[in-house]
Amino acid sequence: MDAIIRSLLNWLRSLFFKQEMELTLVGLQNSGKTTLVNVIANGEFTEDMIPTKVTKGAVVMKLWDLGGQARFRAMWERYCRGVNAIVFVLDSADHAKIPAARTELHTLLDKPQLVNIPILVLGNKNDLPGALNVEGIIEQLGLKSITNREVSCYSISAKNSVNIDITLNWLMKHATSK
Ligand SMILES: Nc1nc2c(ncn2[C@@H]2O[C@H](COP(=O)(O)OP(=O)(O)OP(=O)(O)O)[C@@H](O)[C@H]2O)c(=O)[nH]1
Ligand SMILES: [Mg+2]
Repeated sequence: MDAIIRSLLNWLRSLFFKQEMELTLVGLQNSGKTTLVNVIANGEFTEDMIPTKVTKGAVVMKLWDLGGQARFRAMWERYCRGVNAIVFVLDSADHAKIPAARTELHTLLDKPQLVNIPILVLGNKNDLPGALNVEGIIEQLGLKSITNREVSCYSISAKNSVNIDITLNWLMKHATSK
């Protein structure tokens, strides 16, 4: 990666971790949640348990798989409650799993306690051939039908650090204002 882009990203990271905020990062298995957190935290993070809670600076990130561990379903509401934002990670190249992702996303957002919490949908793995673009993701996940909160959608590659800058900017705009 270009040195200027790399230092810009590092600067954004340093700003980001000063924000007082709590995030929930969810998505189906294999969507790229762990890779994304690593690229956001510049590799300085280790996962030790599921669900995972990662703290760096003033930022707390909670991660878990939707569709995976059914026993955690009952915890979602409590886990997500009061967070500044929900980040939904999608493998935008795995077409077979899109319907499941759509169902899990809408089930999550139907929880009354999570109403009004802004959501950022990240179509990850945009480096892979056939990955859906933003319009495709909006369409296939039915994002236009979500009317009870702010919804944003970016196409990213956690692997190649593509659009991590706009992701960090979005997150910082949703930090707790001091
Ligand atoms: N091509 C490509 N592969 C990616 C990208 N992000 C993650 N991956 C790969 O996708 C696989 C799953 O990534 P993880 O970060 O482990 O996904 P996860 O959502 O944490 O998965 P679980 O914890 O198993 O639910 C790994 O092989 C990653 O290397 C990306 O942007 N592009
Ligand atoms: Mg993981």
